[in-house]
Amino acid sequence: MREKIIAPSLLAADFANLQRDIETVNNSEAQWFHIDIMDGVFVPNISFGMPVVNAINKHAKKTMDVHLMIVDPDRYIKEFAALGANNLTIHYEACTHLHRTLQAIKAEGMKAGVALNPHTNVDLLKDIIKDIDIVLIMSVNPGFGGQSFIENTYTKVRRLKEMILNQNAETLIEIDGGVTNKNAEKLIKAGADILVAGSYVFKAENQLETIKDLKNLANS
Ligand SMILES: O=C(CO)[C@H](O)[C@H](O)COP(=O)(O)O
Repeated sequence: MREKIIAPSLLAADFANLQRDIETVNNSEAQWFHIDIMDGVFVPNISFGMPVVNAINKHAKKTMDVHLMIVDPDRYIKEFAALGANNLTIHYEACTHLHRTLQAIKAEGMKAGVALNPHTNVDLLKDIIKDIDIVLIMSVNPGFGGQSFIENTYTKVRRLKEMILNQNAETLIEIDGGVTNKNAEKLIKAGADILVAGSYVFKAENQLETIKDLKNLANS
């Protein structure tokens, strides 16, 4: 079985000590850094922009998994590639020509991800699933860390996994929002491959142990 991935979300890091928190992830058993970009338009919050991603790139020694919660993401594909993004995930709800956007991301050498808001039906991806490297299912409403996990997520993950298997696609399923040790195993059983965890990791007293335990749960 493919190893399940833990992706700590830097949104919950201490920005005054960002390098320290990046080193924690470097030294942990997590495989990816999850990096949330919010524009205050697609979501009602602004996180951080290019200079911060550039700074992260200087210290991060693992895959940079960038999640764009912005309108018209095509404008910034080349820029995020130049800033070191390995995966670039855009929102289904923010794209008029999803297929074209995915091609543009891949043309820059990045894995192409599509994120779905909690209200967006996974079946909408049926005709394009083979072109998607990662589907990110939002298990909270995008925009803020520290929210409660939406229980309907399990049903969405199961339906998406079924679609992927039916079409022999290679697509990975990523879950973002409210992930903790309470829901990790059930999410993996439903079909998840990647767990993003922000508050659960960075608000923990022992971050290295918390990441290790989450990874063990995901791979048990
Ligand atoms: O995309 C996000 C918010 O839009 C965050 O990555 C997500 O909420 C993770 O944070 P937490 O684990 O604290 O819920």
